[in-house]
Amino acid sequence: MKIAIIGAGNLGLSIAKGILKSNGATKMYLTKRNITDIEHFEKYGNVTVTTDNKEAVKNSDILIFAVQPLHIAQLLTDLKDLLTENHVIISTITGYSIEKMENILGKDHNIIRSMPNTAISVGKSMTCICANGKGKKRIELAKAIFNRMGHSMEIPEVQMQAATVICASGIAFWMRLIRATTQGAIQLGFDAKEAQELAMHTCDGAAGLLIASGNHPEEEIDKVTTPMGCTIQGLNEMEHHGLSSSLIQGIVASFDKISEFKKDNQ
Ligand SMILES: NC(=O)C1=CN([C@@H]2O[C@H](COP(=O)(O)OP(=O)(O)OC[C@H]3O[C@@H](n4cnc5c(N)ncnc54)[C@H](O)[C@@H]3O)[C@@H](O)[C@H]2O)C=CC1
Ligand SMILES: O=C(O)[C@@H]1CCC=N1
Repeated sequence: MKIAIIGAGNLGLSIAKGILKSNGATKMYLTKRNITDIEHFEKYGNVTVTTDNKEAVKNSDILIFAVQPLHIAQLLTDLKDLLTENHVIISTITGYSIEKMENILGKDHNIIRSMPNTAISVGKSMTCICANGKGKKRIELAKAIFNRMGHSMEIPEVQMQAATVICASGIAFWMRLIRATTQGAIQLGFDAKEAQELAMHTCDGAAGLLIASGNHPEEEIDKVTTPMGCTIQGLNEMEHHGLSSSLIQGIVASFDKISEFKKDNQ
């Protein structure tokens, strides 16, 4: 499998690391406007780093676009003549619809929208995907690519904006919760390194419990909250200060922000 990542920035490089870790490509191109800080990726024999998007497109079967939303229209216009019906075109661009891509490229291309997150670099991404009419035949291939680097779910395109908030921005939301827990642990006497270790492995354990059991979080909470105990005391105090409510409001604010820049980009 020959994969090009067009726009090897924060997400693009995370995908590149995930692909390398999972031996997911026989050949990989990484492109960026200024490549000085990613040239070291060429130490992996099968990676070519270049500023030349056209070279990358010509030599690859799977094209993963990971530029910022403002740059995608021009980029697709520039590459249009090189894109064939055999390419699998995977976009990670927030708020950029399949319809917009088809308006530039036409309907005869395999177009897949994906929403991975930066945990793809360690093989732990939750990735949502959907496809245009032609791309539906390639969606299993796309799923296979992303399943090597975590977990994927096919969703209707209309849910892509919500998936962006929950799964992609979600990494930042969970990081902040882990950091806050770490700060609490330091206040209770652990040094910073130990505090983070306790917070992240407890977080990993909580997610692992739900993934393995399929249980609802409250079922697991009930097993922890001893009557009149310290857990329910802490949880209720957090809720008095709006823990769930502030998370939900933040999620909705993030969703609304995408709607705003979709309008600006029309
Ligand atoms: N950062 C994240 O966690 C996630 C980002 N996304 C989406 O992925 C896209 C990329 O986001 P980031 O990686 O955060 O942005 P970024 O700014 O870190 O990376 C974009 C890269 O594209 C390069 N670029 C710009 N124009 C180019 C061109 N014509 N040819 C080749 N490279 C070009 C830039 O030099 C930059 O390195 C965005 O559309 C974003 O909405 C989606 C999910 C998660
Ligand atoms: O913050 C952003 O706009 C991008 C999309 C999701 C994660 N990063």
